[in-house]
Amino acid sequence: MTQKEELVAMGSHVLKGEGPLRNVSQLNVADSPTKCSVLGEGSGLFEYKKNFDKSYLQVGVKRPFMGGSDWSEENWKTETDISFSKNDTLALSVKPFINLLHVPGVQERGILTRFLYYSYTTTSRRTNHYYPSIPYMREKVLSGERVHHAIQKTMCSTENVLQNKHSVSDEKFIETQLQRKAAVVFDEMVATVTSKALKFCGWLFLTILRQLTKSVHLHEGQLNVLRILSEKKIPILYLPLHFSHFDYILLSLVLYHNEIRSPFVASGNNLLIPPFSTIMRRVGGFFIRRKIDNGKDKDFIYRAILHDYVNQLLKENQSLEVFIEGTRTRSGLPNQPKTGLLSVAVEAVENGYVPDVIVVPLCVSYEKLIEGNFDRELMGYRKAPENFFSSIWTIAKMLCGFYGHIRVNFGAPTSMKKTLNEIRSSPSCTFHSTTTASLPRSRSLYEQVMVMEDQTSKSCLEQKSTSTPIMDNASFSLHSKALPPQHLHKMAMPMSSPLLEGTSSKKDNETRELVSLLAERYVYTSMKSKTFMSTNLVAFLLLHKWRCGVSMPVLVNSFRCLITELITRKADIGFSGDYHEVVLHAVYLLGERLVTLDCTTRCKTRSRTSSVASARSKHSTVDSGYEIEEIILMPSPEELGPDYKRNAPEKFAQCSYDSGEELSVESDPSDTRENLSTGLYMTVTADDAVSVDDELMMAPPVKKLFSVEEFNEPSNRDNQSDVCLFVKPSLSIPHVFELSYYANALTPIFAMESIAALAVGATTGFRFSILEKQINLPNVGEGKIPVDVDDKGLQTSFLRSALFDKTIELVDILQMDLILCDVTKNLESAVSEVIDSLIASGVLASQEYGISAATKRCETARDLCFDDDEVVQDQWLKVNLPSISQLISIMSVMAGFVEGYVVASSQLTCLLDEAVPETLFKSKILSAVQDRANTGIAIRSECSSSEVVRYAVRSFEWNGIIERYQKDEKQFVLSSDFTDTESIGNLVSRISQFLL
Ligand SMILES: O=P(O)(O)OC[C@H](O)CO
Repeated sequence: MTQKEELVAMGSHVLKGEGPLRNVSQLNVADSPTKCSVLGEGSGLFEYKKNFDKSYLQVGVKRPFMGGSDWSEENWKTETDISFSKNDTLALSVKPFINLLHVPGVQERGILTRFLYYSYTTTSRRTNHYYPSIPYMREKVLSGERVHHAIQKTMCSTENVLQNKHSVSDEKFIETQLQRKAAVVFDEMVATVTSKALKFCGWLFLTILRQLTKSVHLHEGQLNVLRILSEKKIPILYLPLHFSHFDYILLSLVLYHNEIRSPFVASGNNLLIPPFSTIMRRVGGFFIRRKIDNGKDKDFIYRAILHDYVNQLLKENQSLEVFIEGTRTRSGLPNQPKTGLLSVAVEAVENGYVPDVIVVPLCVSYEKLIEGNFDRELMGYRKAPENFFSSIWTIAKMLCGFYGHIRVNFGAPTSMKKTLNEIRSSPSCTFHSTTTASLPRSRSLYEQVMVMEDQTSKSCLEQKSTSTPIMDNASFSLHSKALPPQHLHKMAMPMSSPLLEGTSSKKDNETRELVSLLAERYVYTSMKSKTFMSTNLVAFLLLHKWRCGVSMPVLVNSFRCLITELITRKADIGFSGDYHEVVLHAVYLLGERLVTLDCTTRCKTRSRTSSVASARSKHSTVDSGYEIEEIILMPSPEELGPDYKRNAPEKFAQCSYDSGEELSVESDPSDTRENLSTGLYMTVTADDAVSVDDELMMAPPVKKLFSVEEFNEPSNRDNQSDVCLFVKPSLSIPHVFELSYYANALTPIFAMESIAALAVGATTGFRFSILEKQINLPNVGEGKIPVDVDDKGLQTSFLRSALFDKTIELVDILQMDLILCDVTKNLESAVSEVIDSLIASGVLASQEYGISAATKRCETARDLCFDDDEVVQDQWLKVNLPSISQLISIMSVMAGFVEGYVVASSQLTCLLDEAVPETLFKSKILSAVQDRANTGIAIRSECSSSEVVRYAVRSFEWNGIIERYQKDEKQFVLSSDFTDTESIGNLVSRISQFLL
């Protein structure tokens, strides 16, 4: 079979709604050890790797060597004397990836071969690592000081309740009861690791994953380092981002099959479902309550046992796995970190119980989420609690799916001691620094610590709730002279992560905040070890660049450019191979619920019923063809949105595939296959090939797209049978939530740029989406800028300082959702860098007369307490109008959030007269945003998810617009500065200025 024939077969196979052919899947993985037909018979791993790198060399960028996280030597060198030779990592460059599921030999061997191979490999793994037994741990924990104190403390509070009306024998009785309770709590919590359970699960999950996925890719260099570390007498703390229940299964599986010590896994007690929990317990899963305390009463005993158990595991040099976010992400963005268990490790290091803890950030990346989706929860329904039957049902559903490829990527191990010191001594966020005064505009979280340093948690909360809100009527600008605490940033909630002890002395508060910073750092580094999968890229492009659909060749081109962009930013991708096939594969995995695939062609046949999902049929046995069904008139530019004109022809033909009917296509099936093949490569060419102005992706010129009418002109085509696939995202709720979930994997990468781009709109006061439509109107002519644009209000030039301020303003609104930069980095310098990068990419142009022509006495200078006379250099900037579509694409990344926040802020009026319970308040906002989505008013329907609402409410609270107080249930009230509709109206318009 020739390469072309294979592609034809592959394309038609995918279009029929079937899974990709084996060779398609093999092509689009990070590294496939199996033979790959497109690369030629017998292509091995080395050959594959060689070809894989080639594609990047073409564009002058290379994949990150150790897999998308900072693996520079100084990073993973610990304060202990553990170091690695270059051979442990670099020498493996020739063969970096291994597929955990790979069975050596011919890929097509049957189930029996796989069964035997997996059984053999599983049983032959070494499992002689030391794991402490449950009786040993019971003895250590229950007889420990901390538990004893906790029992005494609980007795005191019980005495208070009983008002001291009990005798010594009663006391003894209560103490015995509490000791029993402690034993019960311990038994419910603890785990051990047995080799039998490890072997059983090692075999079972290898077999299951082989059925569900094509591969589980690992980096051999990373594993080598972990293997060496696990041999040392030092505890390892794995901190994965949490996407799926398969995260902990995969980590234990990967470590087991690489003979690395298995970790003890902190699991929520919602998973305490026999018999699953029994097995989990024997492979290291220990169960912790999701809510430690019972109502207002602190459960001292539980806290003490959990603390001592974790502490003891660290002392025993065991590995721990903690999901620092506490729950799986529903939006695809990392959740705010929880610090409870991390604080135990910090305490162990700080108090010298252990010499150090090695922290390994990691991220398991899925092409398709095995759980399905979170649509119900994103629509606002409560999560149904897990039970035995629901688990069986979930497993059964899961077994029916196909989930593409998985990549388990480890970040560089770091010494916790070293990181703590780094955070403490960082110039921009120094815990005990005297230099903070010189950095007054830093909004790093650490500054927040400084503001709060002399306050107890309670007084801090009081201050926050009564302070001037960020968005008041008079001035929304953040040029406040003294930086109030609410202007400071960010992820960690003010007092939300108590140490397990729950104490609140000054030192404890200090430690609490230090742990918050550390947790944020770890989420940030875990985020960096995220590998971007094909579905992430396709969903991102469809949502942020081609919302109205795009032809396959243009999508592939954008895809290629996005890969280049990601790799330039040192991010890693989890696939390789021919991009057409990769994109097609991603479209297949996303499914017709999220993405529709149509076919544009010039073949004229009889009319048929529309079938948008042309890939729907699974019953076809022959290639029965594609045919023009109807001509669809182009909607008005307003209906189309900003992205349409560039991509889609004015009129296009929808083509249906229907195997159930006899076709009247005047061609035989082989012609159709030819059509499909050429369609994939879009052979139509024109001398005046237009450039797609997606400079974000640095796109090279693409071939011209034709309308159906143009296409039917013989002069416009080389080949009668040209055909083109047209890909379109589903933007209705809840489907768009799932698409957004996949797209959000890339959001952290582009978030800061997007915020700055939205701030450009606010600074110039111009809606660039409208301008783009204006540019694209037929009477204006494609690509021509209307001459009167400037007169009509586009203020093309603006000061850099103005853009800076607007960017900071939006950062303050949105920063609760995202980690925009590392905790040790000054947020202001991050904003400055991002403005520079917009200039460097050509989206913004620096005026010819450049820096200093626009010098002014900057308000910033006053904020910085500089002399009044001091003049700060400024810079004139302007929007580079030919790059307007690139600007809009960048804006689009965060535009949905802004829209959600605008609607949420308009709902604040319901708090004008009375306090509203938190759940009711959120559901009011949710129904407002979802009504807009359902009636088509919403510009970006993805803004109507419960997660965006949650983020918005948290931002309002953090920024002092609303206050929370606890009555019987949590309630919200407006802060004293928001007492009328006018002030709320001002707030709404303040956020609206950033709308795309
Ligand atoms: O995402 P959740 O809230 O279902 O929790 C998942 C955790 O793995 C449970 O421990």
